[in-house]
Amino acid sequence: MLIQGIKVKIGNRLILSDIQFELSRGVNLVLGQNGAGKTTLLRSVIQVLRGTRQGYVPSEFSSPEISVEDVLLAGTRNRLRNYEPFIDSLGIRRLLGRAFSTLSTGEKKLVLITKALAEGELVFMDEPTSGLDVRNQARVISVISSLRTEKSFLITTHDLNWIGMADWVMVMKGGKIIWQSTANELNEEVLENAYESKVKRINVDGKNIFILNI
Ligand SMILES: Nc1ncnc2c1ncn2[C@@H]1O[C@H](COP(=O)(O)OP(=O)(O)OP(=O)(O)O)[C@@H](O)[C@H]1O
Repeated sequence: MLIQGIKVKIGNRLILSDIQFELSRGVNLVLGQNGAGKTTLLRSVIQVLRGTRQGYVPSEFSSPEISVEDVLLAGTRNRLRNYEPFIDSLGIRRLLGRAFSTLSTGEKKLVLITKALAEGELVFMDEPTSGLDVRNQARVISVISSLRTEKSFLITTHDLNWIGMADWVMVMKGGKIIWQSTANELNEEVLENAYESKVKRINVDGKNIFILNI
């Protein structure tokens, strides 16, 4: 699906411009410095594509005084069984009866990820694994990977580990997409330009892994 023509201006400042990219099946990763425009892009695409079956995990969220089960069902006509496949794979069954506001930050995030995965054909996730422990990061990445032929994911992250499992990557800087292609084609130069930091690529089991070269 071609996304184009998005422009966001706040006051006199152009926050997003020259946006054109293909939102493909699988994992579409959005990388870039703090303030590059990733969240604004995600929110703009959600608006442009309203009317489609969407799931959204924001990077920051409020904590309503309702149960976890009610958070899952909020805004839908779903039954709990619609969420079942993800409740176990993300390990949140033990949380279902709890008040959402009493969960830890990581637990809240897992609940919102469960909701988005079950509800969306297009799934937008803003830094989905930030604040998650290693096992839960692996759980989230593994579930998303298993859904890559069924759904389209648009995911922002600062975690370079995601590159190894992404299908497509776009890199933002100063409100523009400065590079986009398959994850396999991403190289150190692109990331060093994006982050203005030294980055090293290593190959592990045929996958490109990028690490900070400090
Ligand atoms: N309501 C607003 N008023 C003024 N500036 C804004 C507003 N919302 C966003 N911006 C600016 O737009 C730019 C892009 O913000 P955005 O949140 O999209 O960045 P980001 O790439 O998601 O950053 P981060 O990695 O820190 O989450 C930033 O410079 C931010 O300060």
